[in-house]
Amino acid sequence: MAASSPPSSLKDRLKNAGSLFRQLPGTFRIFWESSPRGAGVLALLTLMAAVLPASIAWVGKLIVDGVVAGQGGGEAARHRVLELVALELALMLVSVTVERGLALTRELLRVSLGNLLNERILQKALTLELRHFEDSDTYDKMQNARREAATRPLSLVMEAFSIIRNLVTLSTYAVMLVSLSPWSVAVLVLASIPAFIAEARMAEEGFRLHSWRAPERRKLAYLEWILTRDNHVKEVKLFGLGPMVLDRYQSLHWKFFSEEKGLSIRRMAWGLGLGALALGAFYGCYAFIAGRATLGHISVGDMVLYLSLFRGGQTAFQGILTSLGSMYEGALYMSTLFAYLDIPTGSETPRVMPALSPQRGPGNTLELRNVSFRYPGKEAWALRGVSLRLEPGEKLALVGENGAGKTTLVKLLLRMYEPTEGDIFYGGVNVKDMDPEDLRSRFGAVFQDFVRYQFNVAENIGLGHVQSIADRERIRHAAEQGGAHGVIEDLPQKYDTMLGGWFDKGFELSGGQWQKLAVARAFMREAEVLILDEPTASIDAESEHALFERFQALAANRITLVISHRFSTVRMADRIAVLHNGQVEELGNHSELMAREGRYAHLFNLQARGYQTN
Ligand SMILES: Nc1ncnc2c1ncn2[C@@H]1O[C@H](COP(=O)(O)OP(=O)(O)OP(=O)(O)O)[C@@H](O)[C@H]1O
Repeated sequence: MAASSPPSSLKDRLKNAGSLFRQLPGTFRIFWESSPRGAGVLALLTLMAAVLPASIAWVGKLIVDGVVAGQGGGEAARHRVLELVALELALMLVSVTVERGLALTRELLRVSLGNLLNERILQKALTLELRHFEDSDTYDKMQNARREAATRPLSLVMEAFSIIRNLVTLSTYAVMLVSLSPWSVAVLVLASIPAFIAEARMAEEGFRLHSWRAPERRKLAYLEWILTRDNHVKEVKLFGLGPMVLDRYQSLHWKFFSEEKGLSIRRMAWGLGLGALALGAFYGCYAFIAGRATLGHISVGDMVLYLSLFRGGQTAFQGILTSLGSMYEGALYMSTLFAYLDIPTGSETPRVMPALSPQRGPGNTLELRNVSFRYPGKEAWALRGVSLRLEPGEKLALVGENGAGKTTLVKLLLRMYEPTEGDIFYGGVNVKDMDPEDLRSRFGAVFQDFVRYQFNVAENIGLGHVQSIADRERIRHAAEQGGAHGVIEDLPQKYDTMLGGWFDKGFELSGGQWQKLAVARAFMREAEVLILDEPTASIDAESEHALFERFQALAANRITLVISHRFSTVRMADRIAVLHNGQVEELGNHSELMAREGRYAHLFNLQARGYQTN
């Protein structure tokens, strides 16, 4: 939720109120879709709950009038009063049942609405592109939408129902009150206006406090995360970060507390003042009505009725005000949710229909033509004028210092981002004319930050080709190709060993062992292009050598793109591209580049010298 500046003018306030009502149709549509029957039951019960109080009050009046009129009047009068008492009991029973029914319906709807929304949020997440995840604003929208999906939308709907209920109740009261004392209706309304304004102001202030705080709340959650995550604990202990992080956490907490305290105190003061006003109004009318009853202008039953209506009216009015405040927050949440669900996607859709699809199998070339790229909202170019052509079966190594643009190039190849300028061709087809799923199905990749799935070994590998996740033969074959089979054979339940520490009985692997599984995963599919973004970073030297020998043999007819900082690996490639500041500075095989005595030769010699002196 973006922090907004405080609405200064009445116009701004009205605009804000307008945005509240704009969220209602969409919210009610989703609510209806989540459970049409539940919504119908809720509407019916709400209506019943709305008219019951007036009926009960009316019967109460009849009882009192019956008692007063019937005093000393014999059996018949007693019977009539007893019948009325029985009627009130019946109405009370209905009322209690309706209230219970409402609570139950609310609970069931909470679950169905929460499930539906979470599903929509996740479905939307599937259509989002990497750029959305790497954009903090969009990411915030998603996290905010997720966080309160189970509570906010329902509370918005419930508050709307509660307002309708209180309005109906109030109208029934008003009809009865008007016949008793028309001006008391005016008093009731007038005495509530200041409360209405104050409540709206407080709700708005409360919300602004929350929305301003969104970034700080995130910071708070992050600090909490540092202190409680397994993969942080080593550094936290080593650097003794605990007290410092805790200190920041506490100071943020205190800041929140003091702001909230201010708001709560103001709310209390207003509440006290307005409560006194409401009480004054009530007793003013009480005095007047009691006077009239004493003078015999109205019956005692009328007086009782009047008092319960006036008091009930005040409560209903208060209920409406409170509901409006909560609705305001709910509506603001919904506006975030709708903004998230409306994030435009589909920039990956192929430009032509039907999408073009180069022939399957090895034999396609991969070409970048004058590709430049900068990240959304960034000034600097991450890649500038890159032209590269990889022939079928070619092994290309990408080298360059940190931030040179190597990983960015991979992201473009996989169509996680579109080039800002230039084009990428696969098998002679511009990748913009291909279905992204078709394109990606031709790539196998091991990323620098590959995922350690908290699943069993077989699944960890099988995920590389989800259609074959149960195909043990294929999984075993991929494990052998990726050099993971040996590791797996030593595990307690071999391919069925549960991995990771998140769930019961998970077996923790070493970094290198995890990486071998990631490599095996890449071998699950018959990839035409293999991308290895620093695949050997945590693999030991012997395994690395074996892995690359296997690559030479297994990936003979596939294009392979290796990103590595290890020149012992890099030199095995057919060609090496040296990236510098997003540009290809040198291109050639190992001996050509060594002969050039440029950046590659310099970096190679630097590393080689390091090994020799060691
Ligand atoms: N998501 C992003 N948003 C904005 N800028 C980014 C993003 N990812 C990378 N960059 C910037 O793009 C440039 C290239 O980054 P890239 O990750 O491609 O480098 P790299 O060569 O893979 O580096 P390394 O060897 O450290 O992995 C860097 O200047 C980096 O700051």
